[in-house]
Amino acid sequence: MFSTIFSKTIMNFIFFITFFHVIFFFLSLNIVFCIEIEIKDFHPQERDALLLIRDSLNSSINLHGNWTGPPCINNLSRWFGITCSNWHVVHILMHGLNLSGYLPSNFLQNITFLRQIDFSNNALFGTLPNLKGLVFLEHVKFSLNHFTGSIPKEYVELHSLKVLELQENYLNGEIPFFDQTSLISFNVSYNHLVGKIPENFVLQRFPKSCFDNNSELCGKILDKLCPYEPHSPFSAPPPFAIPPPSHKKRLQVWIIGLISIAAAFFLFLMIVGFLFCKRQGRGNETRRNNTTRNVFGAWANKMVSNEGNSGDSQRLGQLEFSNKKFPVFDMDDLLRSSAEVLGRGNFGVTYKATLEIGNVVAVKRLNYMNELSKKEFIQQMELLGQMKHENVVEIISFYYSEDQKLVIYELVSDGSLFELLHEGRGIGRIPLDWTTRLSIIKDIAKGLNFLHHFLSSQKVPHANLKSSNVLIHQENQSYHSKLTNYGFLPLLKKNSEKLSISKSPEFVKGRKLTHKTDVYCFGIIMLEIITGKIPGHILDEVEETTNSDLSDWVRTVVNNDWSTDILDLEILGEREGHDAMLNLTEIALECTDMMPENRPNMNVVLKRIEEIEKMEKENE
Ligand SMILES: Nc1ncnc2c1ncn2[C@@H]1O[C@H](COP(=O)(O)OP(=O)(O)OP(=O)(O)O)[C@@H](O)[C@H]1O
Repeated sequence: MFSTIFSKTIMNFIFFITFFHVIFFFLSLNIVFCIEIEIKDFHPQERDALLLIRDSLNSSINLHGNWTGPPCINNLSRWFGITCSNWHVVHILMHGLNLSGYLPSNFLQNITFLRQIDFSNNALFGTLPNLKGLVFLEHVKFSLNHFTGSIPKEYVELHSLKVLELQENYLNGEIPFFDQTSLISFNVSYNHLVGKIPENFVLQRFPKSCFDNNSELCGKILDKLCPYEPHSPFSAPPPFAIPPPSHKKRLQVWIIGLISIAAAFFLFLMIVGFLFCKRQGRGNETRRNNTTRNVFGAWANKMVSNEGNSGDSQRLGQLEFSNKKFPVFDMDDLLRSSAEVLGRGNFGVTYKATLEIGNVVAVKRLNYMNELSKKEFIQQMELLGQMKHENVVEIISFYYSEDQKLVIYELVSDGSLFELLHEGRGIGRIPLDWTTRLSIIKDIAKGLNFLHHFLSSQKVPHANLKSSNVLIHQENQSYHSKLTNYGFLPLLKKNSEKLSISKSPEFVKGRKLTHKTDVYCFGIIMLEIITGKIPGHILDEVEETTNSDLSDWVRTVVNNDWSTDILDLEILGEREGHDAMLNLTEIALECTDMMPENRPNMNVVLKRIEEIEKMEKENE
């Protein structure tokens, strides 16, 4: 009996052991199999290529925090700007992220299945990256950066290429012979390209505007004859044949050679002497040429040389001053100043220029305004020059010529609201507290209310309100904000879609624009300040909604009673401010109503903000 029980127990024990072993075996197989799937399907070379970008660039979003782990999990990616298909990276979309630095030149070769690459509207330097062998590439966008060098010849071998956007860089050299019939969009305008535009069927399909504003491009498309091209020395016979010198004549040749060298040297001395006298006579022109070249780049050189050609020595002096208190300086002084690039926006590059007299100004070189007459430009600038308010950046002066338009602003020292809100997120950042955010919101409302009052006859007085157009000035540990880049709408015959009002519902639907369109943009900025999120970058986080707009996301969250979920983590901890934060959110949602007539006027908005601020102060 005992032995039967004993043997049964042993049997049971052996059975359980075997059972668990089998289960364990299958489990292990499964784990090994899963790991194998990961190892088999993961493409470390693609990850390495992306990490090269991450580690070489600075950005307004925290790429280091976000680009970790595998970039692709089958068709999904958790990495910002990356899209995957079947474990491969297929899109790298990094448009307008304030990326700065140099792109490594050969980093893309290992991303074999790449179809779209978009680095447009950043501050990237160096030469364009090598795209050799990327046979699936369809969209290539490197526009609005600081790229230099020529367009790589191998881009003509991208046989699937549909879109090539390289406009607004500093590219030079000739346009390669692009003949891909797949090309539907092509733009190389606003560079320093030279030579003849290849006259093939593909490139001739694109309008003149795609090639505009290049220093020395010529050809049929631009209606500009190319300079005479001399015959190649290899194809043309020499004008006369030179018989090989005989032994006897060698001495004569030597003598003639020596005389020629002496004559050339004499001629050289005369030219140097002449140039020296000319320089004495015309002041510091040489100095101006050199500094100009170093400071502002090719456009300034062109202005100087135009002046030289026209013989009109007043041309560079035509700066119109709207700020009578500011010391007067002329274009010549400006081009001689030491300058640096502050940034590049939708309308061109802004420079910081330190004049020799010691004053520092911001110079914005405007693009897209070439259709404008001198009268129209001056009229609008003179009007804008009268805008004097503590929350509006002052226009000191401006310059008009057919191909150059400059606005000279007061310099505001501490960067933009965009930088203050979004730069350096992550460990080590000093949080932007609620009191500061509230005072910034109030400053913007004050500035905008002022513009609405004094530019009341204009359709949309600011028209370009966004966080990069709110500049910050720090004084005694408090922040003051000023609005800039206002009043551009009447200056634009085309390209008004580059203004921030283009994101408003009425612009999108082609309806009438009014002061309420500015109110919409103001509402979006308020939400950006309260949530800490970049408008237009919401989609990745809320996959279930189809609308990427910040106000829609806030509306959804607030309607679901999770109101405090919208608050930026940096202010979430300030519980005593929650009421004010949510009251302001309510105002922001009214400002971003789809129907312009439902949005409040700016004077009402300002009053309500001031009341909220007053209540906050009383509660303290
Ligand atoms: N008056 C100024 N003083 C100091 N910094 C300025 C001034 N104006 C512009 N900047 C800096 O230069 C950067 C680029 O400005 P810019 O106006 O060219 O582009 P933006 O603000 O994106 O506007 P837009 O797209 O309307 O052209 C800004 O982010 C800001 O930091």
